[in-house]
Amino acid sequence: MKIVGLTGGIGSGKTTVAHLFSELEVPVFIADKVAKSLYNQKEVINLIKQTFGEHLFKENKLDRQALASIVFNDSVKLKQLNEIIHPRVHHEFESWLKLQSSSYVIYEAAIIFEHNRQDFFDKTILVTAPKQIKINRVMARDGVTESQVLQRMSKQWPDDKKSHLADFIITNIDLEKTISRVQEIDKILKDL
Ligand SMILES: CC(C)(COP(=O)(O)OP(=O)(O)OC[C@H]1O[C@@H](n2cnc3c(N)ncnc32)[C@H](O)[C@@H]1O)[C@@H](O)C(=O)NCCC(=O)NCCS
Ligand SMILES: Nc1ncnc2c1ncn2[C@@H]1O[C@H](COP(=O)(O)OP(=O)(O)OP(=O)(O)O)[C@@H](O)[C@H]1O
Repeated sequence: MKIVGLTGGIGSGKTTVAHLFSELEVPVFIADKVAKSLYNQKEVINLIKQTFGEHLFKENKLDRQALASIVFNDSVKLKQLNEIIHPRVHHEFESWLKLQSSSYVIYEAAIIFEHNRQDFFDKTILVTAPKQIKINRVMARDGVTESQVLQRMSKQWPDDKKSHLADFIITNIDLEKTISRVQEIDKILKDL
């Protein structure tokens, strides 16, 4: 079974694209979503409390905004959080993968090239969109300010640094064109 990495910067539309693949019956693993579920595990809660402070949890529920404002303002803290979360996400992926039986699966994550993880995948897909479109999408979706989006973007590589590393690029502006491109890539991947 082939493992295809699907990535893109904040607001590029990678989750939207991941859903288009799942509509084509491709199993999709969304790393962001799995990362979120880890914050319910006792061991992770304790590690986050020890590393970033007890105040981040109210009745064992994570204040995501508070954690975001710590880690996206401080690269060392972001690295600490990544070190807690990423190996556990990977472990969940390995368990999930064993249950799949399709010709290929999609692993969707914001950070693949930044952490030099491309060799883990048989193929990679990069979703791109112009910077201002990405900013506007995230501001509209999450009700955050432009500077909050820019801060998160600064922790990710710009598209031009990632594009030459990807096997496929999806320029996600017009949704109809994105749908056609997903169908085209799916056909290629199924024939590999
Ligand atoms: C800090 C947290 C709690 C903030 O939660 P919030 O709901 O605001 O954001 P969410 O998880 O939905 O992420 C939204 C986007 O932020 C960006 N982002 C998230 N984590 C990271 C990271 N570690 N590095 C760079 N960008 C990131 C991505 O573009 C992502 O798609 C959360 O982002 C988190 O747990 N991050 C660490 C885990 C992680 O790396 N997840 C991403 C893939 S495993
Ligand atoms: N082609 C498109 N046309 C219009 N809106 C779009 C398009 N693609 C995505 N969007 C919208 O833009 C927002 C961001 O898309 P999505 O959540 O898929 O991006 P993402 O790359 O997964 O973002 P994040 O890194 O923040 O998780 C969503 O509200 C989505 O509905």
